[in-house]
Amino acid sequence: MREEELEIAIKVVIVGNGGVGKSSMIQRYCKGIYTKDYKKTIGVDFLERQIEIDGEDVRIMLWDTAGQEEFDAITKAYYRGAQACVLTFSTTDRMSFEAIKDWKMKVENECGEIPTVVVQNKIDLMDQAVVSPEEAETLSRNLGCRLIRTSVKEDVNVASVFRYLATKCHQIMTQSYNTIVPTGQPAISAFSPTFTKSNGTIILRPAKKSSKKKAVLKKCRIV
Ligand SMILES: Nc1nc2c(ncn2[C@@H]2O[C@H](COP(=O)(O)OP(=O)(O)OP(=O)(O)O)[C@@H](O)[C@H]2O)c(=O)[nH]1
Repeated sequence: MREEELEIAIKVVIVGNGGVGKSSMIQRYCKGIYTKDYKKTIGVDFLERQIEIDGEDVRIMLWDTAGQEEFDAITKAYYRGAQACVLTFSTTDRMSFEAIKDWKMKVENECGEIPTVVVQNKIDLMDQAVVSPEEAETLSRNLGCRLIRTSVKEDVNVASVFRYLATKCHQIMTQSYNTIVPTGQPAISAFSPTFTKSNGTIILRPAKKSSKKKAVLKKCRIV
C-alpha cells in the first residue's frame, strides 16, 4: 500500500465554560452558519470537516463538549484519544478566562500533552471586554499555547484555529511516520471507529471494512 492511500483523521476536543461559543464555533466551521440563540450542549456532540494540508486530505473531527460542570463526568470520557485541543474563553466572561488552566488540566489528565490553542472568542464585543489583551497573552504564554482571537459571529479567525492545529498534528504524524517506518512499510492501526448519531446520542461502532486503510495519530505516533 502506498503512503498516499492513508487517510488522516484528527480528533479535536473543544472545551471551555458554558456559553463561550464552542458549539457556535463548530457550527460555523463545519456548516458555515451562525445563530444567536443559546442552546446548552448536553453531554457531547460532534461534527467533521475535511481540509487539505500539504496536498493531503485531512479529516478533522470536532468534538463539542458541554461547558457546564454538571456534565463533567460524561464529557471526560470523550477527551480520550483526542489529538488536539481548543481551550475557549469569552471576551465578556471573566470566569471563563480564569477557568482555562483547569480545562487544560482536565484534558491533559486524559490525553497527555497534545497540540493546544487558547481561543479568545467574541472579539466583536471588545468594548465590553473583561480581560485585557496582556492578560490573555500572558496566560497563553505560560501555558505554552498559541493565542488566537476569534469572532464566531463575524467569522473572524475561526478557520485559522483548526488549520493551525491540523497542521501541527500533520507535522507530528509525518515525522513519526518517517521515524517509525524507515523501511517504507506503513504501520496501520486496527482502531478506526465510525460514529453514528441518533437522537443526540453518539454511538461508537467498530470500523466498517474498507479498502482504504486509515492511519489515526495518537500521542505523536502512528498506532
Ligand atoms: N457576540 C458574539 N456572540 C457569540 C459569539 N459566538 C457565540 N456567541 C453566542 O454566545 C452564546 C453561546 O454560544 P454557544 O456556542 O451555545 O456556547 P457553548 O460554549 O457551546 O455553551 P455550552 O453548550 O453551554 O457549553 C450564543 O447565544 C451564541 O450566539 C461571538 O463570536 N460573538
